[in-house]
Order: sequence, then structure tokens, then C-alpha cells
Amino acid sequence: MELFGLLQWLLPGNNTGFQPDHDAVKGIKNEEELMAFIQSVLRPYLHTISMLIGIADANGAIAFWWMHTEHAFLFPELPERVPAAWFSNTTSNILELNAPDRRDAFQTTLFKNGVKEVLIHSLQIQQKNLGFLCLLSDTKNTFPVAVQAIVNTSAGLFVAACLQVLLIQLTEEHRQKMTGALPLAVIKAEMIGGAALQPALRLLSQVAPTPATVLLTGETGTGKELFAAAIHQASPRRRQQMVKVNCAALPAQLIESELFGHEKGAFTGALQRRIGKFELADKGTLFLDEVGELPLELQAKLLRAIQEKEIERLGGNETIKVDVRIIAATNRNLENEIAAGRFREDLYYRLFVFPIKLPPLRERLDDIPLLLQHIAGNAARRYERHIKGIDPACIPALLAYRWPGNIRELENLVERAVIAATDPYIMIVPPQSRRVASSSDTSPPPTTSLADAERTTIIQALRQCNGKIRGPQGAAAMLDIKPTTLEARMKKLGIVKEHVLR
Ligand SMILES: Nc1ncnc2c1ncn2[C@@H]1O[C@H](COP(=O)(O)OP(=O)(O)OP(=O)(O)O)[C@@H](O)[C@H]1O
Repeated sequence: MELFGLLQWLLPGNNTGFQPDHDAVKGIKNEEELMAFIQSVLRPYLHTISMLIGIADANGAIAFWWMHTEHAFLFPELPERVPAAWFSNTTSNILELNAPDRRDAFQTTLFKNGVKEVLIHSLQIQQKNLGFLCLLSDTKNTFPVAVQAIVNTSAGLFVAACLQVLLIQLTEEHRQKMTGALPLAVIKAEMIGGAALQPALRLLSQVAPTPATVLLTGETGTGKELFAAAIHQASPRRRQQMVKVNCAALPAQLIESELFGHEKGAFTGALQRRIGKFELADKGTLFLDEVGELPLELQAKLLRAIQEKEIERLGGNETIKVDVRIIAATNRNLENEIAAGRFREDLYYRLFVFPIKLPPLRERLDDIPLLLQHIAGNAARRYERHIKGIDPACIPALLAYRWPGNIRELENLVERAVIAATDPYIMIVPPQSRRVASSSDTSPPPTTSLADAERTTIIQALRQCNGKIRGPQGAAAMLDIKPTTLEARMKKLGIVKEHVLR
């Protein structure tokens, strides 16, 4: 069913201020897009936006918390219930937080996380409570009359947007209950990924529930295997196995037997029948890692197996039907491989049904601090080390490094630092030879092209200024160039503001 049609049916009156055919609301499909929509309404009035939305029943029992924060608020735990006071206002209401409140766990959590002021607005549909929106600030007097007025006038739209997301989430939850797939939100929560990874995560959400073949591309260590596992976990095949074959690890004959199995006596040393990975993955997923390395003679057999959905064991003459979802990954440019005669074009098009490209770490610099925390936390647990955090002094060098090994290289450095740590705040130093020159560094930048460096700098500035180009808070002022020059450079480098901010 068209969800927005259902919303129109649910909300026939206009007493919520709800505008049924508002295009911006209509396009919202998930929590991130909901938050982006609310930000777009508030951005002209607020420079830094942090908000919490509680979707709750009439007794204050919370069904969902949705959060977006541009302050340092973390909120590791939010309460399961809030007092009725959080719903009571039909206009926006400002609350100053001066001390923990023993009767209100929510207020206490906010206060303990550094929140000093909250703007609260209840979210209501025809006088019935859906929940509430809180805008949060770490200082007082943040929400002038203009902010209160825009929240009051936009509340109806916010309600419609929340309902849209709620219906999609509930439909998804129902589907997952029926199929046993894990909720995408759970899977995504285990991946660190800011704006640059969002397009790939969106594609993951779209393709996971379908049986479509997926081709994951990206440099080594960018998370292709992690994505493959996430797609499998979020798919109806989750209860069966995801079987992995590394196409680069074995010589041609062994891979053939690895993929398709063999009968006893099929070749010297084949002492008994062996089931191949295609058969093992029946009803599940087959992950073909490094598919670009597969020898040409095997590519035709793989193509046939994918096309016909049947295989033959080596040395056998029985045709075996298999129902396998294929996820392939490569760090090679397969178009170049086709041009060089090393990869079959027909197999390429069989695999290129739903491509997802994973960005290298040097295009995801915003993710580095969170990745460091995540990896150091895991390593500290694994090696039983008492680590409090990462020394902030080492962050600039980590951001300037080009990361040829991507997240895997970052992981190795962090793990080594955790093992060798003598201080509760660990120092992580990238290999000297690959560091990009800083102002105090006279060695030439080794592998960054000028265009790459310029692109990264512009993208970072645009993100820091929330896409603003002109004015004292704009990216042009930050980079100390004219706005027209910045626009010209962006055009030349193919940087689209909206893509960078996504
Ligand atoms: N978004 C992420 N959040 C947290 N950890 C990540 C993320 N992406 C990758 N990693 C971690 O980085 C390491 C490398 O990831 P993975 O093995 O999936 O990369 P890959 O692209 O398959 O590499 P290769 O091409 O070399 O096989 C893994 O330990 C993985 O858990």
C-alpha cells in the first residue's frame, strides 16, 4: 500500500496543520531523512541542532527514540518511560535544566549529558498523543521566539513526517518477523558511517530484502565483507548460511572443486565426495570475495551456475539445482579487467545487477574519530587493557594520512597501540612515510594528487559549514578564498554540495 495514501486517510482533518501533498514529507523514508527534514526547517533559525523525538503511548511508554545531535551529547541510555508532562503542551515550551530531577529519569539523563535547555513540543494527531520533540542545547537562552514560532507552525508537518517513518518501520518490523531477517537499524548500528557512507547504507537497505545479486566494489579494507554480512543478515535468507569463497586464495582447479564440489576419484587425491560451496549455500547466500581474481576458465562455469541455478560436481554427471543469492566483491576495476581480456563481459553483467561502491577512508575523514573509539574499545576488551580513550593530540596526523589500507590499516595501528599502551590515553601515530605534508613538514606529499587534496579540503569545509558557501560562517571564508572562486573549483572538481552533505 502507498504509505502516504494511508497517512492521508489517517489524518483527514487539517487541524494538525498537516499538508497532505507536501513533497518534502512525502519523500521521507527513514529516521535519517526525517531528521534531515526537521533540520532543513530549523536551520535558518538555529546554527547547531540537536534533537530527540520520543514516540510514546498515552502513558508515556516509549516505543521509539530518534536522535540527531550536533553537540557532544551521547545519551548511551534513554529511559523507557517519561512523565506525562513531556506531552502536555500544545505550544512549544522551554525548560531550563539546573540539577538532576529524581522523579524524572529523562530530565536527569539530559542534565547528566550536559543539556542546559530544552524546547519541548508535543506531537499530536487530532488531540491524541504520538510523542514529543525536544530541541536540546548546552547553553541557556538558545531558543528565541522565532524558533518557538517555527516549531509551533511546523508541528503538523513534523507529525506527518514521524508517522510516515513510523509506518515504514512497523511494516519493516512485520516483514522481518515474518522472514526472520534482522532489523536494518540493528545491523547499521554496528557500522560506523557518517555522511560519506550513507549512500551505500541506503543501497544496502534497498537491496537486502530482495534476492538480487549484489556487486560490492571498493579498495581493500573498505568494509566489503562487512557489507556482505549485513546484507545477508538483513535478508530473508538469514536463517541459512552465508558461505564465503575467496577467489584469489586457491589455484584454478582447487577453486573449481571449492565452488562446485567433486565426486570421489574426480582427480588424484580426491579420496571422497566433497560438497562445494554452491551446494553448502543452498537457500542462503554465497559471498564471492575477490571475484576479479577468478581465473578466466572458471568464469564461464560460474556464469553458467548463476544463470542456470544448477551445478555439476567435478567428475560427476548429475545436475544439482541450487537456490543461492550471490554477493560478489572486488577491489579491481572490472571494466578495465574486461578491456584487458581478463574478465568476461557476460559474467560482469550477471554480477552488475545492483552495484554498491564503498568509499575509501580518505573520503570518510569525519568517521575517523568514531572508528578509533569503536576499534580501541573492542581491542581494549579483547586484550583486557584499561584504556580511557585516544590522545586528542594525535588526531590531526591521523586525519592527514592517506590510509592506503583503509579501515583494516587503522584497525592494525589502533590494536598495536592498545597492546603497547602504558598510558590510559593511547597515542596512535600513522606511518611517517605516507603522511601528507603539513605546514611543519618539508617532505613532499607522497601519493596525494593536488586535485585529491583540494577535493578533500573543500568537502571538509563544506561539511563543517553545513553547506553554506557565502558569509562569515561560510566555507569560502573558512578557506580564505572568494565564494565565486570556491564555486568554480567545486564545479571543476565535480563537487555537488547536496551530495557532500547527504
Ligand atoms: N563501517 C565500518 N564500521 C566499523 N568497522 C568497519 C567498517 N567497515 C569496515 N570495518 C572493519 O574494517 C575491517 C576491514 O573490513 P572488510 O574486511 O569488510 O573490508 P574488505 O573491503 O572486504 O577488505 P578486502 O578487500 O581486503 O577483503 C574489518 O575488520 C571490518 O570489521
